[in-house]
Amino acid sequence: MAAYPTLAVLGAGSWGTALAALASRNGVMTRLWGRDAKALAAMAETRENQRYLPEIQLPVELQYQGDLAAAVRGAGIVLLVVPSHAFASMLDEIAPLLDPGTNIAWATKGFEPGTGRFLHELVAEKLPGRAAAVVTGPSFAKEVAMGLPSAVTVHSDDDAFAHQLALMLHAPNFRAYSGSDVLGAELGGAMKNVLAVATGVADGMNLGLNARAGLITRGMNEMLRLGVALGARPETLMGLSGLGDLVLTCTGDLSRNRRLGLALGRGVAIDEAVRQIGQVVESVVTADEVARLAAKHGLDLPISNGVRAVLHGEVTPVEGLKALMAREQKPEYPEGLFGPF
Ligand SMILES: NC(=O)C1=CN([C@@H]2O[C@H](COP(=O)(O)OP(=O)(O)OC[C@H]3O[C@@H](n4cnc5c(N)ncnc54)[C@H](OP(=O)(O)O)[C@@H]3O)[C@@H](O)[C@H]2O)C=CC1
Ligand SMILES: O=C(CO)COP(=O)(O)O
Repeated sequence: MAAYPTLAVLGAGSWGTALAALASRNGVMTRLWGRDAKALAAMAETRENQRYLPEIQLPVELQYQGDLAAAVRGAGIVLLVVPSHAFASMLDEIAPLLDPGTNIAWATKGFEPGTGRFLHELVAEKLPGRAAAVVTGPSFAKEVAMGLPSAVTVHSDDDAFAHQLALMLHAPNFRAYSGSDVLGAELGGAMKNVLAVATGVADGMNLGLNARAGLITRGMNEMLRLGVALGARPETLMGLSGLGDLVLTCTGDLSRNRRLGLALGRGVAIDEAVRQIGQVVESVVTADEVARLAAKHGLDLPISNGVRAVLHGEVTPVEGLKALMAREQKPEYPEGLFGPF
């Protein structure tokens, strides 16, 4: 078996735990760090993450480390899987603790709240000179942890690093592809969370399957338009990290973002809906950042903006739908499929 570098996974929620278990089962020496020492101790004892991945048996080889410095010390790769709102501060915390040769990866989906900066921009600013990769694609943590077949993609400017990390995750029931379009891969993973709220709202209002398909397709159009304006490659957006994750999250009830939309569509207040979900719902912050990026590039993204307005309580789901349906008739692709938009 190839000798893999030690992997430190930071973030012991559902996705961090599932990825750490996957790598560990693959023979990668893996440490899982979380900020809740008690929860980590319970995981070590029961080999189960009772809060975030109940009833999944974690591999015996997986190590749990509550001390951040010890978790990253000697690790060849640090994989961040904390929510996007904690991403920048996590980078600041690990910066003085890392060995010189440690490379950085992340499976977080979103932007820096308040600035719309991409996570790879934060990594380049705060941890310069290190190979960096994003792990993304259609992958519900629970299904991956159960060993159900899944496919993701790992993008990096450093081909060798993307390939190495993909190999460390690749498993009989887990296909990890690789690529070099970090921005495109990040954009798809972030934007699909906002669009999942839109289809959730429509389904919560019982608008039917036509509405759902229309929203997914026109949502894909918004992803392509913003992505191409930002320099993403269209094929990345049409791949696992874009279309793949969009379809999953817009149709699968395991999605927290879709479930937020379902609740809003049924008339539940946003705070109550988020409370009931009890886990990270990235769209709540990402919707603002998508709107910020769209405005910066002079783009009108009606579905994404409608979601943002509903999340802020500026319009009700009914008013949001009315506004979408009242838009003027126009060609489906006035500028061709891949722009210029
Ligand atoms: N779940 C999934 O299927 C997938 C999730 N992702 C992405 O992974 C990221 C993490 O999501 P996920 O694991 O699902 O989230 P969960 O809600 O399952 O868990 C969140 C985890 O983050 C921890 N956390 C919260 N704030 C901080 C902080 N400031 N510093 C350190 N840790 C913190 C929580 O700790 P505590 O319990 O102490 O609050 C908890 O362990 C998100 O960006 C999500 O979009 C991507 C693909 C699949
Ligand atoms: O990103 C995910 C699947 O790929 C998880 O989606 P949610 O965050 O909506 O649950």
